Amino acid sequence: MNMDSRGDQEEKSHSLHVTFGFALSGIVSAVRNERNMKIHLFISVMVVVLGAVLTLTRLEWLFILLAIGGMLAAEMMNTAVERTVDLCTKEIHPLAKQAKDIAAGAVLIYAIMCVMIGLIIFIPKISRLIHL
Ligand SMILES: Nc1ncnc2c1ncn2[C@@H]1O[C@H](COP(=O)(O)OP(=O)(O)OP(=O)(O)O)[C@@H](O)[C@H]1O
Repeated sequence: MNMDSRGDQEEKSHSLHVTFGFALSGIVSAVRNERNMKIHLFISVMVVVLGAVLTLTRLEWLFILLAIGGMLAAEMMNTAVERTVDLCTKEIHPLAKQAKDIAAGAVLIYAIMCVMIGLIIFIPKISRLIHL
């Protein structure tokens, strides 16, 4: 590595709190610009409220938190793939389609798992409540 390229790297490395700021602005941008993120956030708040009302156990909360955090993160990675593909080409290209569809497929798989986790945790509690 020559001095110039090392210099470039040093210029590009930011302090921890600046990097954290970039990540935060990424979250804000995704929530502001992506309809799906707003939907996921709304559902997440509803699930947390329902969990509090039905007094979930510590283990159940762990699964719910993993589901919510994973879902939001997966949606944001999907958005990042979409943006990157759009930046690379404005043309119709089979690889661009594959990249976007695979990323969307990953979100769908995680969403299905989240629904299953939600059903496994909430259905017994709600049915117990109904049969009281
Ligand atoms: N450059 C491209 N070449 C080929 N197919 C593409 C290209 N861009 C998007 N597509 C395909 O068109 C469809 C719609 O893509 P689009 O980028 O509009 O995302 P979307 O699914 O509508 O998601 P969002 O609403 O979050 O933008 C998808 O099947 C995608 O793979």
